[in-house]
Amino acid sequence: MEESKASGDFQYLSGFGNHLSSEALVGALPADQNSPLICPYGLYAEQISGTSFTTPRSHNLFSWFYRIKPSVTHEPFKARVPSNERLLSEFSQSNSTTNPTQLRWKPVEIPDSPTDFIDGLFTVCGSGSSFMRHGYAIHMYTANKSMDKCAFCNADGDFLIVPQQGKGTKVLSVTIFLNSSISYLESWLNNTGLVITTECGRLKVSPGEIAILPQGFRFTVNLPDGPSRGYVGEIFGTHFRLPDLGPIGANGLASPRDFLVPTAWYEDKFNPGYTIVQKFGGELFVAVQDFSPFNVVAWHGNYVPYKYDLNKFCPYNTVLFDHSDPSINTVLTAPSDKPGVALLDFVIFPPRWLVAEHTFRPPYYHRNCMSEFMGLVYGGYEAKVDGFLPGGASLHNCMTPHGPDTKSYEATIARGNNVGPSKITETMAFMFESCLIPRITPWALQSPFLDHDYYQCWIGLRSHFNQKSEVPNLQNNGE
Ligand SMILES: O=C(O)Cc1cc(O)ccc1O
Ligand SMILES: [Fe+2]
Repeated sequence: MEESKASGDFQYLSGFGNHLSSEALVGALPADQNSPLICPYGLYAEQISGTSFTTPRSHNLFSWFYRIKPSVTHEPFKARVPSNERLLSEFSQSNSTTNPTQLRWKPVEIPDSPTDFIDGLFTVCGSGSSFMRHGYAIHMYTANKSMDKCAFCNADGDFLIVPQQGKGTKVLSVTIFLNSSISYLESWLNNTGLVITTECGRLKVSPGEIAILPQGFRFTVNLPDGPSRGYVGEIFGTHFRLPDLGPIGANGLASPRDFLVPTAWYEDKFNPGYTIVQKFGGELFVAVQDFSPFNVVAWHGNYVPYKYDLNKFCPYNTVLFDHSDPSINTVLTAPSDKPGVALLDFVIFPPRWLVAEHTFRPPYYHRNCMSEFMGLVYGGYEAKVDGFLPGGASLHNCMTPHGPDTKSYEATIARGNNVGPSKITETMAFMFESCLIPRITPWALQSPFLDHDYYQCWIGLRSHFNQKSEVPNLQNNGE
């Protein structure tokens, strides 16, 4: 048997939450029903449910696969040896610690020893439980090798992957068909992104883009252009949505049409010894089968992997004075049961104009009942002159004070009031923000990349209080 369809290019369907269909062979999708007695081309029909069968229609997620052999055709699951001891999906006193201190990590170095996405993944912090279907985990990964003869399947939750290292060049051609559907054809030059093969097809994901791999999808991560590092937000028991826009109106922030879903792609490969690596309760299990799981010739549904280019984001902000709360730049949100309270928001700080008058423009000093994990894909971050590096991370836990470092504060005050519009360019920072308080893993706290001097960046903030003058002269510190 041989590969029936292989292509260097990546073709996508577009639209967040759409019910989509795709076939790699014409006529492979049954026309009038989901479960015909005999499917076209002799394929097996298989459903994947991302929500309970009875979830209200507005949030019900499911897809139908038409595949060469069904997923069930494998030997029993066994514990994987070696396991990955640095993964958690349930956080308790026995496996992680609580810590209100401001934490910051330098970029983790990519190891020399061969490490694929599964072995290079490690949990930094999280809260709740995949078993109880409520909670989240923040992981990071470093990898220097493609996954080989194995596919990953996360039974615990959805992954939002933020690749960080390297930056590619994209050539995009868009075809608009007469029926007004749109096809995107992407080619890539010199980039160091990920190629993620999923049961729905293949995604090319470069730094500056994100990919969402919903719970239960089988996928491989390949590194065609070299080592990779990145961040992963994982949510248990719910799925990401676009945020409501409230008074902003119908448009703005992430546009639904910019979310790209792969098109059907399959390989008909006899592949003895192929393993499915299943993350289940934070532990890894393997099941052996003799074929590639990427054998879906056609599919339809709204439970799909997708990607999004963060540079397509249309940021909103103040146009006169004061600093908006970061929720204004929410790309995706995973809801909790309380309206307006996120289990996990994914927020970005993209390039944008700053125009506010008589305003301290960087983020304000604050304490938040929500917890904030931040990462930096490239460039610098407006609240930290140094120390917060691309590939690094920070955690400001529930009610832990934080804000601009001394150098950012003093530089902002020194610039004074006559700054005019200024543009923040060439940067992409992000935040995972949660209502649940994260516990931190021992390996993240004992990491050689933990910045023990982080607190020093605020220690130099001086008092400018001058009770004799309403408007102190900050340059002279009133002393
Ligand atoms: O802490 C941070 O840097 C993130 C953040 C940014 C901002 O502009 C306002 C509030 C906030 O928590
Ligand atoms: Fe903050």
